[in-house]
Amino acid sequence: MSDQKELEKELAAKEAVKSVKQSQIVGLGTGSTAKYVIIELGKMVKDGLKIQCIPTSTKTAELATSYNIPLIDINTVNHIDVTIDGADEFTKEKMLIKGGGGALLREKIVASLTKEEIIIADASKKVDKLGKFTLPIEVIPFALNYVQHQIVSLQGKGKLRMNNNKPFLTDQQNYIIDSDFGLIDNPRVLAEKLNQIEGLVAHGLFIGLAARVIMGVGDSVQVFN
Ligand SMILES: O=C(CO)[C@H](O)[C@H](O)COP(=O)(O)O
Repeated sequence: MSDQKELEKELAAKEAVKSVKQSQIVGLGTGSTAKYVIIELGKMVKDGLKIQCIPTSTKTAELATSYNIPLIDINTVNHIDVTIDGADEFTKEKMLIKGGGGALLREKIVASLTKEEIIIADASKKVDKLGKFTLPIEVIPFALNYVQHQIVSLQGKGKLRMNNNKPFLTDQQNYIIDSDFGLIDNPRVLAEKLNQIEGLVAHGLFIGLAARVIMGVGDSVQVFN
């Protein structure tokens, strides 16, 4: 990973944490960009910020705990004030592909409960059309073959994500099918079609969920509202 990309991620994270206020419930994203948010919030908590956080993965929970960031159970809240998460691709309309790190299901649930979902990214994540990054689709193992056929019937090519010669398992013990639909002309329509498939528990198209995208670019940030 280039130093420039890391700097852009860090700048975006530093800008995003300015939205976190005293006593808020905060969703914590997953991935190498969201990591910078955890580092910043760790410093802010040390300096007296009182927040309660909801992690989107076990990995994020572990990282947050290592920075003494207080965590709470998502089932104890009815809303989340602000969530800061990364993305694999985004457009200027704030449509996203997420799930490269395999946390898409929890990330989508957290985003759905969130009043202000802030996405942070380095400049390489901005695209005119989604779909160069293969779309992660989380599926219950029982439905793997069925969902793979449904992806083909939608003109996609799905590949089961592997880890050490075994299927990659999500935090929910599901599989991921990384799916190539080419450049996606209408993400909303594809999302609706995928939502109809039984056994498919989440796909990485996040549409209408992000309130803002903060992109690090060079030594500054650009915000998409
Ligand atoms: O959706 C995600 C994890 O499920 C991540 O936000 C996405 O993969 C971006 O990760 P990174 O910041 O490491 O590039």
